[in-house]
Amino acid sequence: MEKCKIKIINQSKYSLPQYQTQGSAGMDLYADINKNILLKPGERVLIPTGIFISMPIGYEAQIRARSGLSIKHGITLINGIGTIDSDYRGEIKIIVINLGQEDYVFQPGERIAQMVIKKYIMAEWELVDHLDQTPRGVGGFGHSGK
Ligand SMILES: O=c1ccn([C@H]2C[C@H](O)[C@@H](COP(=O)(O)OP(=O)(O)OP(=O)(O)O)O2)c(=O)[nH]1
Ligand SMILES: [Mg+2]
Repeated sequence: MEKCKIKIINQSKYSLPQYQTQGSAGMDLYADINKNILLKPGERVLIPTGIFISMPIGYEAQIRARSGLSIKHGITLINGIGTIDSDYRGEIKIIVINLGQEDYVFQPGERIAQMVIKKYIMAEWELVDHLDQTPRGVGGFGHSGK
């Protein structure tokens, strides 16, 4: 794909977002903070990453939690998966919540989340009165059993 552009304002203390292994889908994002941030259980905070990006039209970036932080400390993203639009030019920030039972301290430069670049399709609507029939019909929310 065409290269994505990136601008970094984090005093170059941290490197470009990195894929940690050849096969990693996500690249880790760093907390661009100059002092520790303490998050008590149940609290949420917006953490800056120091990066601004520009992707070709048709691509989005998804911000996802890191499983290690989630299982060990209950740290996750309150918005589920963060959506970074291709036309967004602001700083990427991470909305984290502490769902654990203990305080968690974010340190400067810590890897707080990961970012996956994805293609998306822009849908067009066709307004109709009736939708086609399917075997599932209106069944959902577990109607097929456990
Ligand atoms: O975890 C996130 C989610 C979003 N954003 C930025 C990039 C995204 O393009 C913009 C808007 O996000 P979203 O559409 O999810 O939020 P909104 O509440 O709908 O805001 P807006 O009205 O600006 O679209 O905020 C982040 O930096 N981190
Ligand atoms: Mg929006």
